[in-house]
Amino acid sequence: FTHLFLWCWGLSPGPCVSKSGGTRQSPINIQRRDSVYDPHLQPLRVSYDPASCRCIWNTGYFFQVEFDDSQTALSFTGISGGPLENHYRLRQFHFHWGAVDERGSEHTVDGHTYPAELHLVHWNAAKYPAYEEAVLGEKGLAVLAMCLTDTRAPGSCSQDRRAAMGPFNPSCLLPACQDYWTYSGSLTTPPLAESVTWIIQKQPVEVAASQVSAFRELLFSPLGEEEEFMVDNCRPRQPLMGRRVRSSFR
Ligand SMILES: CCCCNCc1ccc(S(N)(=O)=O)cc1
Ligand SMILES: [Zn+2]
Repeated sequence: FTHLFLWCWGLSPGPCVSKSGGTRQSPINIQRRDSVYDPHLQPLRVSYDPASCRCIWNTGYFFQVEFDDSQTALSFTGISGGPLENHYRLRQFHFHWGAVDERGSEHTVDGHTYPAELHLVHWNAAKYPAYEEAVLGEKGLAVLAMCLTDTRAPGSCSQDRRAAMGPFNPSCLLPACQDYWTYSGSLTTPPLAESVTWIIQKQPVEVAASQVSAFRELLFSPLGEEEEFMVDNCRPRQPLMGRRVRSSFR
């Protein structure tokens, strides 16, 4: 996890700082004045089935809540519309956060950082047979991202600890406002695959300070090893490389 720890500071010698030859890496800074309104962008259609929520686990990079994304999942659990040509199925969501409120989000807006950022990860089930293929394939993933802000208002969990989750509808995490930016990018952790259509909500989500503080009690380290608190699991911003960021709003 030392490598991981260095990764967070973009210092690791590995591929984590910039995927060699990467031309569409994430995250990026969204400069509002440079984003282009695209009237052809559809509204996002988001629908999640709380019964498909399965478990929460500490992956060593962050903790993630996983959903049943198998064919048998009767309901439409995922997103379509927006910039997407297909329906993408929800696989998991997770967060990135800082050691202090001044940093933590991966994307920034006009250079402004937030204490944390939520990523809802969906995969293109119309084009790929399974998530693992979609992660590495063209138009494989769609990540719906939103920044957590105004952290006004909750046991240590070490790497790989897992717990069952009851029904949970991630829609409750979504802001009321539908406006978003979208651009073509990558995963922000290894394998840094350039397979992601990013959809970033314009309106940040307000959470209690106690919630982001609770994140900071999680651990990067496996049970029984020296405790390293899981903080600053946010990748440095990457060069835009000429990419255009489109907005769904004027
Ligand atoms: C095949 C195993 C892939 C596991 N991990 C994928 C992954 C990594 C980062 C993000 S993020 N932070 O760009 O949303 C999403 C999904
Ligand atoms: Zn993420």
